Amino acid sequence: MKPQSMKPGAAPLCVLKFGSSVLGSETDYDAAAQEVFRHVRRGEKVIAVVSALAGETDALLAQGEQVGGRGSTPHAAMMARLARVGELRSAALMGLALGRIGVRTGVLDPHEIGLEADGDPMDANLCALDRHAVSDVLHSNEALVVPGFTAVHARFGAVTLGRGGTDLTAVFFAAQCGAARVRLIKDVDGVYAQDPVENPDAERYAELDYDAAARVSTGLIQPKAIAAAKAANVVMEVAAMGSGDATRICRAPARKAPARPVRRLRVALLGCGAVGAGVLAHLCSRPDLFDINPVLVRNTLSRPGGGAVRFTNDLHAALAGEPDLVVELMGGADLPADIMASALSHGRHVVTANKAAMARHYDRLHTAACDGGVRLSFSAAVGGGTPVLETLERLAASGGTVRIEGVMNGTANFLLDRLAAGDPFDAAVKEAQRLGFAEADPAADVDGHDAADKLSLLIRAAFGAAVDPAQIAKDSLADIDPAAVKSAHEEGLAFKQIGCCELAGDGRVQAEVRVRAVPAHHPLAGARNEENRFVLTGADGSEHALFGKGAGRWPTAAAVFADIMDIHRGLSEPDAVDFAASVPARAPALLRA
Ligand SMILES: NC(=O)c1ccc[n+]([C@@H]2O[C@H](COP(=O)([O-])OP(=O)(O)OC[C@H]3O[C@@H](n4cnc5c(N)ncnc54)[C@H](O)[C@@H]3O)[C@@H](O)[C@H]2O)c1
Ligand SMILES: N[C@@H](CCO)C(=O)O
Repeated sequence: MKPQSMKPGAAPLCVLKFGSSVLGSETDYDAAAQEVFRHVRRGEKVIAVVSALAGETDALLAQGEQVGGRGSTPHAAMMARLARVGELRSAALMGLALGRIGVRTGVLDPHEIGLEADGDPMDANLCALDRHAVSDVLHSNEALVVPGFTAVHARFGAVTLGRGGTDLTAVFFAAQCGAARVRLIKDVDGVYAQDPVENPDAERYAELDYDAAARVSTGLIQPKAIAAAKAANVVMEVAAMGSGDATRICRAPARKAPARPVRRLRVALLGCGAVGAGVLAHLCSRPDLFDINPVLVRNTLSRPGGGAVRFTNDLHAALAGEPDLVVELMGGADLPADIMASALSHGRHVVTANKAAMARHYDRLHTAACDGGVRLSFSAAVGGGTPVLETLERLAASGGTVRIEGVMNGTANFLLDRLAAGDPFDAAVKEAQRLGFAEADPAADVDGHDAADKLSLLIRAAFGAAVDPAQIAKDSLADIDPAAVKSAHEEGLAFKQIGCCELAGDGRVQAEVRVRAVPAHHPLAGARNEENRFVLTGADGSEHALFGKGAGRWPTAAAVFADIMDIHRGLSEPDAVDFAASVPARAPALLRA
């Protein structure tokens, strides 16, 4: 394989491989999607290469032998067709999981990207890839999902790459597409001198060279994949899901990693509604990392008892036991701000999705975070699952941003879409509430207050300026004639609630939230339902478009949980060798100077 460079836009490319050891059942695609999202919000494009669900390939092979017995080449070619089915299915499931959290994703089978192999149909070797097809998909998506282990073959049609062949697929894509990294996500946090299941005291490697890796990683990494990585000089990382650390396999002498006890964080979760329930599900999926305090709800009677999670309507009980981290998802402005300020000043890290509290109490919360020496993260407060604050932070390191325009309220966009389809306004509002998009008082969405809060936070992030959201001019959807929205749609126009802010030459900031009709070719016109879109203009005139789901349980919970995991990694793996240095490693956060 000859390494070649392919740049899908300016974004660094990362190849992640999800093996059967981390895809035990359908529920594991959530965590895998979360792992992809973690890289996407760092501004990376991701190629996710997936194995079949655990046990599926064995079941398929057993099924094949039951029907066809054992045989030689024609039989092997038929068995290869059967064996790859698990990976094809897995790729589609991964695409669905990413779609649920709003990561724009293409899923392609080998014949759609010219992924070719030669040799034995059950143990073939990869030889070609249509890099332009890959590049096209990554141009209009954040992620591409491909099935590992299988490829097309000039003679046999479809073949497989031998056991563990998904590792080979991942290395091949990294080599062919010039990826910055290929990360094999396993059920262990790296390569150990011995299988840690057999020897719990075995030492983990921080780095080791390809030949040593081939010797010690039998059963963990496909030997053909290590050989291919060595030939193409691709650095492989072997890591656990959610971990920052990894064993790096490269041209370096073997080096052992220091022992790292797993750090468990005590989490206080305040609010368990549309977003909180999603975050709680994520927290419960990692009992190895989190202890959860009784969760604050208004009404404990409506909560099921007897499970591992306890609920309380007493704030003191929810905050008891000196939690490391407070996750505020109650909504409102002043009360949550008071709670967060107190938690921060007492040294508790805080994660919130609350733009109303953040926009109105930004300086107080910032000061409290500095006083407490802790982190305040609020990625989900703007854009839901769209990593717009992270992108602004990255752009700040390369000249900054001078203008932001966006559809930044999912409910308003959903309502305008429904009006365009001829639905009555009140019914559309009820539907947005049912879907978990709307604020507790949907007037915040309808009248532009929520978008103004978000603009205020964007202005802080982009221009470092304080603008009171109350001072931002806003149009209300309630003043728009529904018939005008429908007839505009019939004429090819789209009504949008658009938030815009701009840094003028004299340093003044202009900001407004307007509802207006835009032509179909306008970059924001295509936002559908609860989608958010942003166009960021850099100081050098460059434009950066961002897309994502701006509201709803799973996209928002993904952003909140990503902030939580960043804090966990920061505390438990402060010295981890994590990611390319060029990619900022933290979510928008206020840190002690
Ligand atoms: N829903 C979304 O799509 C979305 C997206 C981004 C950000 N947000 C923000 O996330 C936060 C939560 O939103 P949500 O949609 O989950 O709201 P929600 O109304 O569905 O959930 C809030 C929960 O907190 C509880 N709660 C509120 N005050 C409480 C109190 N004093 N004591 C006990 N429980 C209390 C409520 O009963 C409710 O169950 C809000 O700040 C919202 O603006 C929501
Ligand atoms: N109500 C908000 C939630 C996401 O911030 C919206 O619809 O955009």
